[in-house]
Amino acid sequence: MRRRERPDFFPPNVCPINAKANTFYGIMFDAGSTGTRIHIYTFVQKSPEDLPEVEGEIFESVKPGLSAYADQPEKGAESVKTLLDMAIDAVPPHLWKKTPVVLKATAGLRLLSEEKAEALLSEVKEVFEESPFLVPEDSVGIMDGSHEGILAWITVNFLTGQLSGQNQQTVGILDLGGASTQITFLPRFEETLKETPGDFLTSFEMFNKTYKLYTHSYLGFGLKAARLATLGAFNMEVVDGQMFRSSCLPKQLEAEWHFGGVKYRYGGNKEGETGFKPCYLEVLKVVKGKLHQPEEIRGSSFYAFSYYYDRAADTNLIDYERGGVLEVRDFERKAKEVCDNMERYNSASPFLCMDLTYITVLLKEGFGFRDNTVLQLTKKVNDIETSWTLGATFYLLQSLGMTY
Ligand SMILES: Nc1nc2c(ncn2[C@@H]2O[C@H](COP(=O)(O)OP(=O)(O)O)[C@@H](O)[C@H]2O)c(=O)[nH]1
Ligand SMILES: [Ca+2]
Repeated sequence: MRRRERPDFFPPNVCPINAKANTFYGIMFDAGSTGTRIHIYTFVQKSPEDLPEVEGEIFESVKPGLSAYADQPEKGAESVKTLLDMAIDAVPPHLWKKTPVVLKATAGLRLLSEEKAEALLSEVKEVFEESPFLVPEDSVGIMDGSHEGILAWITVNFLTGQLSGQNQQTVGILDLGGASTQITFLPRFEETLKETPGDFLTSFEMFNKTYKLYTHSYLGFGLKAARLATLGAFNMEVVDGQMFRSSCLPKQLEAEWHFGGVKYRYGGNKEGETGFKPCYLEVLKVVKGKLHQPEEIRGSSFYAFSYYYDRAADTNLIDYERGGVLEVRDFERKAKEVCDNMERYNSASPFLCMDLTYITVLLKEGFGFRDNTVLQLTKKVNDIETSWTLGATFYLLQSLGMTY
């Protein structure tokens, strides 16, 4: 088993001398389609009746994601090990054995063949086994898409204080990843439960309460997968040198792009149309009729993060650090501005027009939100990342009997 000398530096909130008897840790890896991230949480349980408190989070990430190592599983596992070494420094040595470590992969690995995904996961498992941490059964695996949404919902509603006390006013969440996207909310109307397909509803127990949530993960509807779908390249056997063109890209552009271990050549409509209108119609083909539209959400507001946040921040719709509040129509306005002036936005990503148009179409025509539906763009609440990983860590601690 790998042992390290007692490290000589600890961030103040995790210094072993300060670690109280009721302090514990949890390590959760998010193996996303575009990157792998480690979240090292410090919890304090002040009394058995209260929910645990999150005292701190250490967060670090590496790119690309595990799926980019589809043909080099050892190298993929190596990227996980680099991050895990941080946890050795962050968790006091006497708690290593009691600190669980788990990795959950999302859409990137869901899209790989089972054989390639398994090879990656088994290399990661070996890295975990060689570490001094607690390695529970099923510590490495692909997460169910419905859990991704539920656990992110738990995170956001926990951090905003909606899971404790009586008057719970929970908020719905929208997560836009690279390869998949999730929508999750707690239905308030009987009508919603009646008209929703059964597999969109899941009962989930957390902190001694059962929540019946509406949740769905749309595989292939993440921002990067949607780029490929718009280009007509998603799930295609790419012939060498094949060129994919779109009216959402700058006219003269010709370039290469790697995603999920595959190389794509793409470019603008040299002779044809470009701009918001043709782009909107192109993207609409990818989205139209593919998503369930619950009536109830039209009038409610949602928390949105991941690429919703990134693209809003990239275009100054929100502050990069503080986030902000937007309406759906703000994304549309910005998409028009960027798509109809592509030469002006040349220095930003060539996909900016396509990405903003996709977000607009997904919200309006996919989920059926109104132009004035309010979105709360949030990266962190109380300095903790709004990611499914915190919900997943609570779930893990609960299943290990470390919290109730
Ligand atoms: N707020 C927040 N966003 C994250 C975190 N990790 C990844 N993201 C965002 O997630 C997006 C990438 O999605 P990814 O997880 O790679 O793809 P997925 O596998 O389809 O979910 C980007 O917008 C990232 O900024 C996190 O810990 N906190
Ligand atoms: Ca994700």
